Amino acid sequence: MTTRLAPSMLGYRMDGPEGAPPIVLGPSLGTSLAVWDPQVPALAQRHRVVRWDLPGHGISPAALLPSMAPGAATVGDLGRLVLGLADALGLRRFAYAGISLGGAVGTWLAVHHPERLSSLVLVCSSARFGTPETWHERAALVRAKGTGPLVEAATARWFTPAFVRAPAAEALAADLRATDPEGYAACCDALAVYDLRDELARVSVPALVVAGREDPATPPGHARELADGIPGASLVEVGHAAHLASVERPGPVLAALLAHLSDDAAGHPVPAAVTDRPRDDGSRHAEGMAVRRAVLGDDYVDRAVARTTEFTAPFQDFITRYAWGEVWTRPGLSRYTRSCVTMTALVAHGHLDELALHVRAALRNGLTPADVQEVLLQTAVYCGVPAANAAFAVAGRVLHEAAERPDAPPERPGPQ
Ligand SMILES: O=C(O)CC1=CCC(=O)O1
Repeated sequence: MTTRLAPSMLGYRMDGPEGAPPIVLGPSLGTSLAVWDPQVPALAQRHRVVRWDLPGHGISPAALLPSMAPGAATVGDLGRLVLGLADALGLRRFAYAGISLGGAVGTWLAVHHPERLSSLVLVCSSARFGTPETWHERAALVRAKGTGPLVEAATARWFTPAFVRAPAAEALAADLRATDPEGYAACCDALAVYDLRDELARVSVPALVVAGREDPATPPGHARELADGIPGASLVEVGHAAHLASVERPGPVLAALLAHLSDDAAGHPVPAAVTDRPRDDGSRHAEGMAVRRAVLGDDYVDRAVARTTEFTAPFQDFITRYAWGEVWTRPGLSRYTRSCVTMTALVAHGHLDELALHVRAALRNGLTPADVQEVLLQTAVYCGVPAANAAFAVAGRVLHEAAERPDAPPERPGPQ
């Protein structure tokens, strides 16, 4: 649930098991914490995930900043709001990942409060975003006319032309339209005076920098400047992606993020609370059902449950408790990776109905159609060309349907 702890605090949402290592996720200008939706299901398997909304964005009111006067806000103000939220949630030290302005907040935290961060991920961010004049002009425009006039140009910076009309892109455009102009303008003011280029060497936590290769707002050169300036930082460039690379290409960004977090966690074992919880059949079934719903969708699971007969009930219980409650819930692999493995196994055994179901599930788990294509190409090598040929036909149909009707349930409920 998205909520606020007090009138003076940022809106936030928390997912994942209590006691798991915390990660705080920061959004970009003009978006809400929903910008992280594609990555959260996988991250929340082994992290306590806290996402926050910028002032005036999502559910955070604009007036959280110390001053709303034009030109007054700074990225430091935003960083202090994040620390206030972390304190209130009892997070003393946390991993931090931020997109664009959210990344600038992370860089500021790493420079000024290194004791609070365990690692840092900067997605399509920069040590300095353009010139102060352009931000002051944008702030003045928004204060005068609201965010409506920005939407077309913003979405053209956020997404490549191939993605700009996708449902996820339209949803973020709606978030921008709904953003409070005063909050948006204050964030522009903060960006105008933000410049940490000379401070990057002070970042001491393990850092990963991710760039969208076609990002016109913070082109890959900005990412290289961050990665060159931060000692030991890694750099990942994602193709076919603009400024919101984590939305357009959720899979590669998630994979880079998980690899960085697991490197960081080496030597910091996941608490027993997350891996080896003693559980009875009832809690396995309940947790399994929650994951089954998240992966296969409520509509599909509702229909499967409604079709259960006395004859099929023991099998339904078995798969919910065992396949979903025992295995899909394990933190050792992300749901993204589990989807790759599952589709491969289904192709190998020619289970094409189940494959259709799991292609749609794969989209929910953060794979893009391009990722599904790669998995099926790989199966052509290891499962055989005829098996992959049949799989391409099924997956092509499902991906076409998903593009036309993103919320439609899979056609044919099978046993899962
Ligand atoms: O709106 C833009 O131009 C892109 C951007 C800069 C900072 C941010 O968060 O988004």
